[in-house]
Amino acid sequence: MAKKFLGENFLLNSETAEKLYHQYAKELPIIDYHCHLSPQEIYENKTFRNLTEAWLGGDHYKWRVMRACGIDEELITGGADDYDKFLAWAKVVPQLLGNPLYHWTHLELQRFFGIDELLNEETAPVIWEQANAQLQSEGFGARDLITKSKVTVVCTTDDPADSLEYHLKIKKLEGFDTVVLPSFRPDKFLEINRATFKPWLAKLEAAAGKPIQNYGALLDALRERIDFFHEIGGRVSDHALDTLEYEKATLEEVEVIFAKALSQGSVTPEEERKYKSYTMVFLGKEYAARGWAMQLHIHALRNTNTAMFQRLGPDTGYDAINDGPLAEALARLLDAIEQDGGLPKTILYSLNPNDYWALASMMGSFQGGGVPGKIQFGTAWWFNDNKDGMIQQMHTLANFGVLSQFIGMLTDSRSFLSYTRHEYFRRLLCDVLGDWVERGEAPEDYDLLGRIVTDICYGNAKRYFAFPEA
Ligand SMILES: O=C(O)[C@@H](O)[C@H](O)[C@H](O)C(=O)CO
Repeated sequence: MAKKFLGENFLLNSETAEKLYHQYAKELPIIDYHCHLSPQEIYENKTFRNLTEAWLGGDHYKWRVMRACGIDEELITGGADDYDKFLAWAKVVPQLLGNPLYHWTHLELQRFFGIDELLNEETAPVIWEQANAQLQSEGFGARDLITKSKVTVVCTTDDPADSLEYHLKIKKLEGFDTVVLPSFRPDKFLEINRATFKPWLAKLEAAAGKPIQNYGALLDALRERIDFFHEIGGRVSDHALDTLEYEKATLEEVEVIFAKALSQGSVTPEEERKYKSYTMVFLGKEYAARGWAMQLHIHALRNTNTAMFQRLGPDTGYDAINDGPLAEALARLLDAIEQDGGLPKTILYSLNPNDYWALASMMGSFQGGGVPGKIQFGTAWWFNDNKDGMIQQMHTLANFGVLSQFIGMLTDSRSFLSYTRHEYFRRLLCDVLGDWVERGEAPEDYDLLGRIVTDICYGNAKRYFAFPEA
């Protein structure tokens, strides 16, 4: 007899796994320490006009598979009617068996809308009406969806020059208990050879209220913005290191490189490496001084399709996995920060699973400072955010490090309906532990196992980040 699809024991393949999930993981609150939700939409408690806006509005995961199923771009990111876009998605979903979107789509229908039917071309009209009626009703705004999902902390992703206007406004809201905090993402100030560098420097000047005409002034401005983020409760930074290179540099060299970038608009590859390396060491030291965690998202290969990048811009489903070198440059970067004042709490993610063993072994070289799990091997990210990828990441972490110190899952999403990814992760975690018990590879000790589950799903992240309470 086949197991019920998406039943209460979905992904749980032993009695131990079922017990761990239902008795320890299921009801825990969520700390979503990395996502791309809009603070403005949270503040405004945005309501979604329909499932198309809520589901397909910005989710490039869905856009990719729609393209792979031959759906015309007009029905994906184009100007087609909302219902036609939804119907196109409904036609695609039955084709997605094996893709996490098939599970996530039906989990979201179940958990947020109480809809158990499978989504397909035939059920689309009824599901469209039932879900939209709820989206238009009381209790389905952005903040309501966060509250319903028991999310206690949301960390958005923000530029140093951002005013954090909406984070400040959210803090004053009555009756909304979730803490919404900014994450400091200074990528645009590292990418010295990109067209965005100077325009964003101008934005930073405006935010800092002072001119930035030399490298020292840039560092002062970044330090002031880190303090601003900290005052508002920020405790996390985030860096996209699409390639990893490290080149030792002196302050004097980097000052000259920065001046050259301002006067000539570009620098040599070696100069870029020196600028980035020195600036990353500076930032790491500032993060460590404030007890922040530094996230390094490594080896994305972005905007691979030039024509579509020019048409739609970044984060539209045209990225891939990079297979560049990692270990030596990462070790030198982490070592340089450690030697220059101490490495902050650091979370290492790679988009390339081939990097997993190198990352997981690297972790062990920089643990310490009396901080449990100081260096983290980040949860399966982006293309790896699926059943096999999550299990592979947990197995690797267990084999190389200390799984019980893992700070667990995040959504990394732009959709307010994505919190079921935490449930998905929790079920897989409990199944991994349950499998070990069933095989006699772990003791059937529910005090021990239950503590590990609650720590990974919530307690470790709470302790690790020590976010300010609401
Ligand atoms: O943080 C990133 O750079 C990536 O996560 C990127 O934002 C990507 O679009 C994403 O959200 C993957 O889930």
